[in-house]
Amino acid sequence: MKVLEKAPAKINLSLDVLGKREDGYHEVRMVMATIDLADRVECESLPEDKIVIRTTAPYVPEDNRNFAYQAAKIIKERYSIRTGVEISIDKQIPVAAGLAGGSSDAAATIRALNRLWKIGMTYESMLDIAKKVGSDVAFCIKGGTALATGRGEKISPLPPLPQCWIVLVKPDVSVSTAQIYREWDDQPALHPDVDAMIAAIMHGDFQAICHLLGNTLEAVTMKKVDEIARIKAHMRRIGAEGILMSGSGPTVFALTQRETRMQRLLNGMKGYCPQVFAVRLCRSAELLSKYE
Ligand SMILES: C[C@](O)(CO)[C@H](O)COP(=O)(O)OP(=O)(O)OC[C@H]1O[C@@H](n2ccc(N)nc2=O)[C@H](O)[C@@H]1O
Ligand SMILES: Nc1ncnc2c1ncn2[C@@H]1O[C@H](COP(=O)(O)OP(=O)(O)OP(=O)(O)O)[C@@H](O)[C@H]1O
Repeated sequence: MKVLEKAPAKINLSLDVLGKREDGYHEVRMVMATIDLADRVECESLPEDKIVIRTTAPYVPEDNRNFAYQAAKIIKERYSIRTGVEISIDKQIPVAAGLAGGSSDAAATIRALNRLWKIGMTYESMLDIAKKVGSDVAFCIKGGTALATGRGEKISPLPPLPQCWIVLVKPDVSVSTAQIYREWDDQPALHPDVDAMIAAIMHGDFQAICHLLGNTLEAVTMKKVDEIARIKAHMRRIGAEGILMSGSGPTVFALTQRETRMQRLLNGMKGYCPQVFAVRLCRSAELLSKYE
């Protein structure tokens, strides 16, 4: 038997870090949204008791370092599953890009194995497994728009954003999330107004959402990756309502509600950077409707 799940990427509309915790992680407050740029995760039963990972991307590990493997292992142990699974990941989300590709694959694996092995997990049980794999995995279980707090694993849903286009530009470099958080500790930080962003989302005020976009990690990554400032400036020249780096970067996104502007951004940025995408938002119910 085979089960297929979509694993969509996220962007951070507002990302604040409140400080470093005793466990080494950072306390965050961030508003996240799921976008329609997605990997596809297929789980197929194996009679033997093993977990096999296959991916289409050259630099993604196919062993126990893969977040999908880690999620499957926890589920097998917790629910005493004695058969195996082959997990095939069709990667469309750029890797190490600030878009939570690996985290979303892990979340999709949790949803898929719940169906494949007919476990009947609650949303809370899924969250409990998710946070053992990584901080962003919990948000990716349901997706949509949400406030994430703690180290990112405490999720409070928010209303959907007004529909818009998201143009993503991924510079040809990768950054380490751990290193960006470490360097954040050593430099003065700007703090975006997360509460004002939440209010703008509550009011469905697209212009205010664009105006309030902010990410305290952006300045840290910009110091290491010169291209981010160049991409932002170029996008600003072409025209976008709001522009920001996602997560720990280096992907930059621009929001616009106008299709002509989206086309202009897409065409203008394509000659500038190898990886450019224009996508829509993705609603949470599309991911977890089977459990609600
Ligand atoms: C930057 C974001 O992508 C924003 O959504 C997330 O905060 C990162 O989430 P993630 O990639 O799932 O992070 P994890 O895999 O849990 O942690 C990777 C590393 O990032 C650092 N880390 C992560 C999350 C957090 N709240 N504080 C941290 O300091 C830790 O050094 C950790 O070892
Ligand atoms: N299924 C997976 N897909 C992609 N990378 C994975 C996967 N499993 C493990 N990894 C490892 O995780 C690292 C980070 O990949 P990922 O694409 O999730 O980063 P990211 O988009 O920056 O994540 P985040 O926004 O959550 O910080 C990769 O370099 C890779 O070694």
